[in-house]
Amino acid sequence: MSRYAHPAGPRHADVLPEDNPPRPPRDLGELSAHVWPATARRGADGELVVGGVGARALAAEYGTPLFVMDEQDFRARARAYRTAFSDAEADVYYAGKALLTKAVARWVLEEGLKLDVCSGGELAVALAAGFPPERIGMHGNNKSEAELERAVEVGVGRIIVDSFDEIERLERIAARLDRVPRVLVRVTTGVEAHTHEFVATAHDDQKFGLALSTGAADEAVRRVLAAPHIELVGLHSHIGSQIFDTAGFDVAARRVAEFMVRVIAETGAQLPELDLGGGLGIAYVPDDTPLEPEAIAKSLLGIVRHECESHGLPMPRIAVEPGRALSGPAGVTLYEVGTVKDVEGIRTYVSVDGGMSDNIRTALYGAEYTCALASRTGSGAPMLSRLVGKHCESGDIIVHDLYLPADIRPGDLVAVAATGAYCFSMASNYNHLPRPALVAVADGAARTLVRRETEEDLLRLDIG
Ligand SMILES: Cc1ncc(COP(=O)(O)O)c(C=O)c1O
Ligand SMILES: N[C@@H](CCCC[NH3+])C(=O)O
Repeated sequence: MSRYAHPAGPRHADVLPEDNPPRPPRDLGELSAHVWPATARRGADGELVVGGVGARALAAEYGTPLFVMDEQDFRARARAYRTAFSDAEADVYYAGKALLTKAVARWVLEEGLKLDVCSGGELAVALAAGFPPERIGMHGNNKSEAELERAVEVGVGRIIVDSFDEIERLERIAARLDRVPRVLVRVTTGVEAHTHEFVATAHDDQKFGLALSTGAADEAVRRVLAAPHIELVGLHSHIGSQIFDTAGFDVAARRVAEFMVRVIAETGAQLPELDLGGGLGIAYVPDDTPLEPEAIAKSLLGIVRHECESHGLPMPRIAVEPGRALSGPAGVTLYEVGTVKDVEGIRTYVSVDGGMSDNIRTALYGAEYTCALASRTGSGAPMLSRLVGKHCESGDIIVHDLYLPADIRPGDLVAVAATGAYCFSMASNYNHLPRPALVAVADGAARTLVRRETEEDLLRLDIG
């Protein structure tokens, strides 16, 4: 299961098949519907086709590794979230950290969502795409003077403040610019989310937010209320990422709603907005069972409604911030196989032309992925394999344990599913590998969203 079953981080390469044997699949060519993008299918000759475009044509035209986004799938997921929260005064902010390009920002806008950015760079992409600043929320635990200044100048809809230093900095900037930005205070609810420790964000001992338990959240609210150039409009809570059960979300929603009720009672402040963050898990492997947007909407809205009704308060405007849940399942990465090395009695190492520079998640979190032969279906018995990259690092593993057809060979294309979130956005140039292109596919056509980097691009930055 991809629920970060290995909390100590990356699994070690000494886990032999007999220690941890995965189940051989029934059919190596099968594309499990909830792991692959909605339009993925096998073409007549067995090739993987996404958005009506075949893997071989994509590789021939754009090269590999290649990030491929199924536009229809992304848009459908965005609409599903919009619809699930549509019977309440609610906003869905797409978390751009998962994947943000100008085209993606426009899809988000066209589907009626708002946008969460967490750096000056993400804000710049959104603005370049023509995303209306008032529909943007700005996050970050260490927003710089320049980032805050830009956010205030362009008039982002809300800034989520994350520290006392930031409150002081923002007040100073807003006073200088003679503006009054709207802010939410990010509250740490003390919830221990059931996910990898690197992506849990609501326990007290970490860098995000202001803790309820220590009184820091109360103090932050007092300071914002006392600052003449900042308008407090609400509270924010985010418990972590890749979460599958509603329990953690429910507890956090209850705690932050109770806090909201208390703040209103004690200070008389109006808190018209309550943002419950993102973090909804997706299926990386067939056994994963993600929550449906309706289930999460029903549960969260029910909790806040109950809390408000029992204190005679109006329902605040609710916001959620899914990132991975929209872009993750819509993306696949195409690679070309370069070498196939059988380590006798252990497993076969299949090396591809990318690796940890385009997908760091396996090394960083012990994440699991589903991979399939993409240029054809292959034949022969399922062969226990490990999909690895080309970096100078033995932890450069993309999929730890998988079965590939025994006749896999150099020149074949393989596809890794559910790579639309936190792969392109976390890509690096390790070993001076240029980062792959990102293309969108829809209705039988592909178009470049971000072009492939070249060695010249890398050399242009090296001006020593
Ligand atoms: C504040 C905030 N909102 C939203 C998200 C998006 O999370 P996810 O992509 O897991 O939905 C994150 C990342 O964890 C976050 O830190
Ligand atoms: N980048 C992480 C999650 C962090 C989300 C942002 N706070 C992942 O790939 O799972």
